[in-house]
Amino acid sequence: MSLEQAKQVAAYRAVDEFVTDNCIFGVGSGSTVVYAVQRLAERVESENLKVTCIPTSFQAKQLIIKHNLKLGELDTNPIIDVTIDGADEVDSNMTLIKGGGGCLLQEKIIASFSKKLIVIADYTKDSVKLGDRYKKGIPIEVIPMAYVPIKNKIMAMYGGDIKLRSAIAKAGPVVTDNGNFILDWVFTNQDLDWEKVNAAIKMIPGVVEIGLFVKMCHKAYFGQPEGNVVERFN
Ligand SMILES: O=C[C@H](O)[C@H](O)[C@H](O)COP(=O)(O)O
Repeated sequence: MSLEQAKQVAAYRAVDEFVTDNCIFGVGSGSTVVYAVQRLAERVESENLKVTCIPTSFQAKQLIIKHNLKLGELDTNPIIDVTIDGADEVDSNMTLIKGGGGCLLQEKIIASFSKKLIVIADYTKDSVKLGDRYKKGIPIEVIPMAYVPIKNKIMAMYGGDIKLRSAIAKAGPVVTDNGNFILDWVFTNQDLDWEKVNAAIKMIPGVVEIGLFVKMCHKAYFGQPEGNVVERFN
């Protein structure tokens, strides 16, 4: 079974278990979420479900529109029943690294106002410690004018190496959906207290959000090479 099929089985399982009629549904971002929205659209059509979808990114909004699903916003739906989102890595405590695709700020906002955050991923994202498998580091969204001092400060606090994320089809840095830059912090100490790190980095002026999701994930589904799905609860 391919990696794409592993993503698909995890996404389908999560949508089947957590999406109910009349729910307010947070739509995550990334390549795995594409399958979740596909499955949601099938169920809305076949079961005539009423589901309001709240996007976590430009990409998520486009997916909702493409599948003719009902688009909502936080102003009118401030409490979300369930959000299904991907992750770059999930450790044994269900701490997540997110933002590999540049979407983390809106994802964290939506997750924090959701009753449940469900993660869908293929088996390569399932780790014991953060950094075991995902080697690109923790994404940190920052205000552009402050990226250099923020980078220096985080390296002085915790070590490791930090790079400003460069765009691929554009000269210069990646600019997020919110007009900010992304720093990728490749940490060397895998035994840090991620809850403390999350809080301390967020306190640095100019840091908008960090792609560490601590104690937020309710359940994770990992699609396996054999086609089955491994589930993990918090
Ligand atoms: O910035 C992107 C998001 O945090 C994604 O949810 C995360 O990178 C996982 O994406 P994928 O499902 O493509 O591996």
